[in-house]
Amino acid sequence: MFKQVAKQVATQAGRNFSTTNQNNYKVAVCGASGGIGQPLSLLMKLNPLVTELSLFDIVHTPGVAADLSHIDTKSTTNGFKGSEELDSALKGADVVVIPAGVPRKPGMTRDDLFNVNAGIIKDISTSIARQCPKAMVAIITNPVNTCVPIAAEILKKAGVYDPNRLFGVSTLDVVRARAFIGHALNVDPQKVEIPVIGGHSGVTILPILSQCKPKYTGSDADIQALTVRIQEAGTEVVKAKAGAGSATLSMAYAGARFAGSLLRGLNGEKNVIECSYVQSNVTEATFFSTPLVLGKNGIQENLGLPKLNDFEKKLLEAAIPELKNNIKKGVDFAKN
Ligand SMILES: NC(=O)c1ccc[n+]([C@@H]2O[C@H](COP(=O)([O-])OP(=O)(O)OC[C@H]3O[C@@H](n4cnc5c(N)ncnc54)[C@H](O)[C@@H]3O)[C@@H](O)[C@H]2O)c1
Ligand SMILES: O=C(O)C[C@H](O)C(=O)O
Repeated sequence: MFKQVAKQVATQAGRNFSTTNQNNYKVAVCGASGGIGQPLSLLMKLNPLVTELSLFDIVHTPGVAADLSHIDTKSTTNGFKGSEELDSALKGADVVVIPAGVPRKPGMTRDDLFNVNAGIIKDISTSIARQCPKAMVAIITNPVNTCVPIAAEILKKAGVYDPNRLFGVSTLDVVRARAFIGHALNVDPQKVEIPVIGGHSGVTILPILSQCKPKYTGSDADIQALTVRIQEAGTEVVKAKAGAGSATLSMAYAGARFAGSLLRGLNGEKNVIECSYVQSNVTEATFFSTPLVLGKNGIQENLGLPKLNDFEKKLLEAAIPELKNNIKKGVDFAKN
């Protein structure tokens, strides 16, 4: 499986280069020893655009780094352990991917993770401001809807905030939608295109099935059921893992795809498009995921809301109040 993914990552990385590509980037993974962090770091080690892989965690990174460093790809791999090594891990990074923090157990909401994870995001963002203020920052840590506004406020306080370079990773929602639709329609999921917009929790996850290519042909009841399945897919995994955490392998795949797209944009590739949760004026929510064109400076263009049908307009209405609360919680935390 990894061979296939490596081939895909390599193919993605190899196409449509502009003549000014740099082709050598430092990627830092914060939370690199975790359930997501380890396979994500493996996939980044396989990405040919990466020349320096920096692995940070509060435990185990020397071992994870030693292990990965024996893989015969060009990047160097270094492990950094404990808060006193965070600055060194981040120094000069081009892309920082953050899966640091606690995951859900059955019965918990993503918002229940706030008390622990908000402080982790605050500390990492503070170090980013010092060590790599121009980096593309991709936050996987939940609650994503709240953690991204926290990071924005911390970067603002440090005077280095660039809204085009801060991203909440909602790629797993797109990956899941493609998987479920591909299998339902009996087409290759890799050929399915579907925008999933909004945020990354429950009713804030908005799969826009009316814009699916190929056309999603289910009945109204099928559309309703598929929408709820995509919105609740994280909980499906949490329940199946029965106390052993949440999605890790599919998230590592999704995180590597998103970080790979950031690198492709940085490297001058054209038409790199991903949905991601970013500062936005597309709706009343000040952070919102829509399809984005990624380039050398992060967001090159926000493609805005896709066309919505009446069902999807109702979903959007239900999402906005929840998103606004999630965002306010993050802003208040960072300000106080
Ligand atoms: N955005 C998404 O779609 C998505 C998908 C899955 C999981 N997640 C979230 O990702 C996070 C990580 O999930 P996981 O399954 O990998 O958890 P995990 O417990 O397996 O790993 C988390 C890692 O973070 C490390 N960590 C804790 N505090 C840290 C700190 N201050 N600095 C650096 N590292 C620190 C831990 O030591 C651990 O290695 C959770 O918050 C989870 O909810 C998000
Ligand atoms: O559901 C979770 O808690 C983890 C993640 O957000 C997911 O969607 O799998």
